[in-house]
Amino acid sequence: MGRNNKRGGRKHARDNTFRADQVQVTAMHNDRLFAYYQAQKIVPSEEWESFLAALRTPLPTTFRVAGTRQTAHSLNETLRTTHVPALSNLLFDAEPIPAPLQLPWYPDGLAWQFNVSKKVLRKSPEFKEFHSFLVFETEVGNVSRQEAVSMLPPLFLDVQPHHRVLDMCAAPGSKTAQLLEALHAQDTLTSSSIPPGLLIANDSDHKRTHLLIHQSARLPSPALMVTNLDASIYPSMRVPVDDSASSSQTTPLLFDRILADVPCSGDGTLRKNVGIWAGWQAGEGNGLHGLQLRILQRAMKLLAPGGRIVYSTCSMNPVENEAVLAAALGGEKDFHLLPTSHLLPALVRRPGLTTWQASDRSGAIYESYDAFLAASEGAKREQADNGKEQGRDRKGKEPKVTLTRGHFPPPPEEVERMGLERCIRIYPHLQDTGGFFVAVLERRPSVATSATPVSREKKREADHEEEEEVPESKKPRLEEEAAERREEESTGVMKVEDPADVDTGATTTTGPASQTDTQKGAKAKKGDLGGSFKEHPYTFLPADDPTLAGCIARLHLTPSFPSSTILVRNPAGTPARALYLASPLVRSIITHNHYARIRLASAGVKVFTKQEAGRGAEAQFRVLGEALPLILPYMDEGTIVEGDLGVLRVLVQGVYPLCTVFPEPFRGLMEGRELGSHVVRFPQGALDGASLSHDVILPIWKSNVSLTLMIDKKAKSALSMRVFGKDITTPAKEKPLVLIDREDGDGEVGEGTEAERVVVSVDDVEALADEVDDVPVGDADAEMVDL
Ligand SMILES: C[S@@+](CC[C@H](N)C(=O)[O-])C[C@H]1O[C@@H](n2cnc3c(N)ncnc32)[C@H](O)[C@@H]1O
Repeated sequence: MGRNNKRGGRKHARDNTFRADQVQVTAMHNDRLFAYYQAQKIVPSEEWESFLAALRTPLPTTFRVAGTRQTAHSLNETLRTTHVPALSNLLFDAEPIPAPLQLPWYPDGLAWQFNVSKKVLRKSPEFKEFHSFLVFETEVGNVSRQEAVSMLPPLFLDVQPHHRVLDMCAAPGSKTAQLLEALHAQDTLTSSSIPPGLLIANDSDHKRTHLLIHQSARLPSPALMVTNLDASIYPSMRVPVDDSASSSQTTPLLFDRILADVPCSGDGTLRKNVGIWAGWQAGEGNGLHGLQLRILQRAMKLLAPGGRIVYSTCSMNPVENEAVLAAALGGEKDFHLLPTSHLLPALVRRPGLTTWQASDRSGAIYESYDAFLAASEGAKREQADNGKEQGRDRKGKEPKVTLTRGHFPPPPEEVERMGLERCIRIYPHLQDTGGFFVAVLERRPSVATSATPVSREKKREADHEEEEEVPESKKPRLEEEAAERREEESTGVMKVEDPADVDTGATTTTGPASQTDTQKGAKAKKGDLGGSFKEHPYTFLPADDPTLAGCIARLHLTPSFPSSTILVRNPAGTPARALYLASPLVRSIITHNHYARIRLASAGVKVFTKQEAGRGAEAQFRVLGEALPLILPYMDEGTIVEGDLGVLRVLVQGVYPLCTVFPEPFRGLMEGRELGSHVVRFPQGALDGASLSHDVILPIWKSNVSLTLMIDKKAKSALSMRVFGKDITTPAKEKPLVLIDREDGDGEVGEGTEAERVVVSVDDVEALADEVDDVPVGDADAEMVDL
């Protein structure tokens, strides 16, 4: 990916963004769009003008206070008591500026709306402090810039820490972040739990997958896996029956919660993506209907009994919404649409459509499939009468049928049985948001009875195991995968079940999935993978690995530290530069499913990294700041050094402050400590205008002469704003560097390089974000990294 392209992408994205403020109202007009949606009666005729007026108005800025629960609440308090009063009664260009408002429907008042354009927010001095607050807190993952409607699907999914969750179309990852927060809801202020559940975030676009990895690194989770697969043919994975990685009895991995936030035409984002106005045509939604349906049907096969799927789009088109649900639910007795009117009661919504029409490429609108067929026949006859070959185009080919029965509503009794009105439609004029669609599907809990010889449950598991009917375009990749599997089986390196052998979906015995096997399997596959999948293997270290033992001893970690789930990522499978922590369930999945077959792009949180130690000292592994909350529950109290706000001020202000400038007793305490990595606790309190609302624990590095705070520049600035009320850090000479996983400038991993996060410039991340902005996927949060 060339740099020039990135720049081109940025320019394009910027143009679109700023046109939203400047475009003429007359340009926001499209007769086809108006005719189509008026025919659908998506809003009552008396609301049409206010609906249009809202579509033509720029979107307000919205954001969500994220992070763990207690951090979120103290940050929300700062917003309410410090920033909102400071932003009240302000004028811009002599116009009053409304203060930020809490979104009334979002739980605990954690989401906010601010009716100020990005330009004003960035340029006006009154907003400087608030803008810096938002930028820094966003960088460290405490604030998420997200469109209001995009926050809905994760709320309706209702994820609990024990759930196994699949986010099928996840990039760039704003909803993934929300799902991760829900999975970690039991984290405390200073320490992170390792949830029993799991989140697999997937996207079929390789570049967007890497953006997803970068975004989700803001809430480091050992329970997160990122895969790069086509969701409509998402493979079946296996897990041990008794949840232990060493068990040889496996069963298909079924999910308790699945989010299918599918690619769509995106006309619900017209307020933001004004480019959609000119090019809108019903054909785009018609074309996406098939893929959307296949993704939803795959989700239904991967769902556990009693589980829940949320299907969502940022499109208002019934062909992409109710028609997909109707086609998926047709003849399906195990699934039903969940009534949702009692959930988020303050959300203003409209019911799903129970009748709709579809339009062909010419713009003609048909009430039913039969009407469409009749019109097509008429057109063919007319062609024949005019001497053209019947039903063939200029090249003599059969014309493609543009509409299918599935694009139209099913018979009224079916519509009633499905309860399509239970879907949720959000329109821009209802509460000043984008347009959106959400449906919540539930799979009935299984009721296997001894009287049933082959229970429905087993039948579904068998279905789950079947390879999907594969579209032509996907076949080459699957053939490569099949070849990979054959090779694994012939070498005996790692036995992966052949779905054809699994006729009941009952438990299957795979080869002994020992750690050594996994390592051998990974090495055997190196350089032998088809397609563009070039990730390094995931190798779990033995508990007595000397490097791991050294990290454990240095921090005096308790025996309960999960050392069996520490992995490394390089071709040799040795602890070269970084150690990653995965959850036990993630370990089980990696051990029982070849990482290349599931195109596993990321798993595990980097917890220890090698640090060169200057003159005369040996390099050693240090704990990473962002991983500290994960390590803390296993740390011996005596290892933690006590600091105070005076010490914190010196650490935040300086880059390499000398040991001699620190106040006592901290200075004396540190003199007694060896060189290298240490962890300091700063207790809640106030001093000289600075205050800490809760304890903070941070990593530092002791060299021969100085002590350095080991957190990145933006995290340091965010901390400074929170504690000292302003950014007292030493300004960097250049743009700050950030960490991104597993990609160098070319999107390739060099031979022999350590598979870990690498440092790239902010420009690179912005350019990556912009490049993916250009992909037409109906993404409500395409600009989420850009405040
Ligand atoms: C609406 S966007 C998802 C937005 C995302 N859920 C979020 O909240 O940030 C749709 C995504 O689907 C991805 N996609 C398109 N076709 C796909 C497929 N067949 N399988 C999986 N992902 C797909 C696109 O790359 C895009 O990132």
